Amino acid sequence: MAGGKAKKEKGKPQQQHMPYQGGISFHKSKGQHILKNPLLVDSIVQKAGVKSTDVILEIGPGTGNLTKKLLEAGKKVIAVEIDPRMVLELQRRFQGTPHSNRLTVIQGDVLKTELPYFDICVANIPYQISSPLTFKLLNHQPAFRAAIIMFQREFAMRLVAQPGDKLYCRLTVNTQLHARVFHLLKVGRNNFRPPPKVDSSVVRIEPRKPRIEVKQKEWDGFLRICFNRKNKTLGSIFRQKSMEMDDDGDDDEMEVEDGEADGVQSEFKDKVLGVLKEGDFEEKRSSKLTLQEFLYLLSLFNKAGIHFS
Ligand SMILES: C[S@@+](CC[C@H](N)C(=O)[O-])C[C@H]1O[C@@H](n2cnc3c(N)ncnc32)[C@H](O)[C@@H]1O
Repeated sequence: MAGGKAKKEKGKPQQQHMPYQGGISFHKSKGQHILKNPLLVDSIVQKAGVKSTDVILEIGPGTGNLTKKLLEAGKKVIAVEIDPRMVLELQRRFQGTPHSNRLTVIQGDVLKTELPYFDICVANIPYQISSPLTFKLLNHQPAFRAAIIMFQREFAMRLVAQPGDKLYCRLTVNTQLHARVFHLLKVGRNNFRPPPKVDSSVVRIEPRKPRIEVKQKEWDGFLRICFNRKNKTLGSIFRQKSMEMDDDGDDDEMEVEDGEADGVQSEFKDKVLGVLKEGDFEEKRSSKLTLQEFLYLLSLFNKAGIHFS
């Protein structure tokens, strides 16, 4: 039975770092570190603020320790699990219980699965999919109320970082463009079986409503340049970028609008620096810029006919 104690298989030597639960060996390649502390599971569900009317999305339910509590708290759980052995274990665990008709298990890679409607997402995920999964959730429509997710501690701290923090980076700004993010809980590695090499944190991601609309490709190109050297001044970064354009006119990240070709390259640098001066950004550094400042600077560039792709 899933959720039971680890047991050795008779006659077979147990492989190192491969504990068993419900007869299942855990695969590190699939990020299989299951939650073994029931108090922690309770605390996550309680902090998630699940309502009895909620449709809950769980990613990577594993053997179902979190799933069980989510079924008790919400109306319905839709769980996406890549490992067919875990899917079977889940079905076995909940079959014949009062919860069974409120659980839907989708077998597959969550990154390749079209997500159904859900009110709230609660998950202890495999850390290797943290970044693509976060962006998949942030782009999901209609927007859900919140996602409460266990991440590797450092990744979590990047998500919640503020301007001036050491971990403030492109991921921070890209995430906070679409959501407000809060740190909920620090989780030590010994709460998992097998314990991962890193500590973890649970964060709460609340999509912004309404969304802040940007041209995504342009926004990405712009932030890439800004965070190229996040501790240098924007003046120095963009002076360098404009020089690259002067050199070969073939910069694929920063462009002037049509009608401004030959002979304009030399003016381009002045134009870029003019924008930085106008907004008082020349001496500022990306590591300390707020989301609103990034949005404002991009709007000034666009107004001056400068685009990023
Ligand atoms: C960290 S374990 C969490 C297990 C369980 N939720 C718990 O807390 O005890 C991650 C789970 O995600 C599953 N998984 C790994 N990659 C996945 C993917 N791309 N899509 C869906 N599930 C995945 C693993 O098989 C594993 O069951």
